[in-house]
Amino acid sequence: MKNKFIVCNWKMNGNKKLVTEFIDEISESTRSQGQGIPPKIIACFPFPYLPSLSSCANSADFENTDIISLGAQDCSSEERGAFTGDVSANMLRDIGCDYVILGHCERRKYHKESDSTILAKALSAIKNNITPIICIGESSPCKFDIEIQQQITSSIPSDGKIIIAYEPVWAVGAPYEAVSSGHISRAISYIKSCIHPAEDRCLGVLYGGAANTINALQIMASGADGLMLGRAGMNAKEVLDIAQICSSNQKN
Ligand SMILES: O=C(CO)COP(=O)(O)O
Repeated sequence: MKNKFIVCNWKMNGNKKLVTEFIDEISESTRSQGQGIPPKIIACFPFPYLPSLSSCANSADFENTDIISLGAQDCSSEERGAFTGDVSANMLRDIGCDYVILGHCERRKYHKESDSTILAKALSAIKNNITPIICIGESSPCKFDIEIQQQITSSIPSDGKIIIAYEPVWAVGAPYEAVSSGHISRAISYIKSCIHPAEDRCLGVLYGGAANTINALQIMASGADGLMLGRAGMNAKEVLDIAQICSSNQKN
């Protein structure tokens, strides 16, 4: 059975205190948890706070590195050099990052990232042994057929381990009622049929966009292999509740 994932995308939010409290609360609770198949929680803090988790993960009192992993929110496609402000995948690997979110709709919008840029970044991540979490999603529900196919063809590498996050642009930041399980279920099964789910290299197709404790069970029942959380992902209690929902879904 495949691992389920909960990706906490903090975007450009938080501070040192909130990051430390989040890590403490998650590690404390997962340490005292009993049996079950807990999903992997991937904490994607802003760049300056990534070392907080890597230093905890290296310390003796942080025993659950299998449960919580470190992810970044972007990386460069370049290895090194005169690229002011950029961070390379090999730097992320150096501080213990195992995952990187690529092609989030906010990067596509505000940084004008194209599918080919995202593909180049994904190849660099894979080369540096970091699993890219590649975001795809249509700009409006009626554009699914045209835009998703194009994004799959042009931004997803044909080799190497990947996670895909289906994040319809219209659902990101929306009220949770915006999400229809029928739409998610059709989208996830279409994406899985394009990616050849039998291939072990695709670790999962996640869903992101207004997911929270209220709709998590319904979304997981729509065939998602996990959730990518924005607002809900900054609240440790909510993340733990959603983790519980994912593991109960996994048992069924
Ligand atoms: O962008 C998202 C996760 O990457 C989703 O954000 P919200 O969960 O806040 O809608």
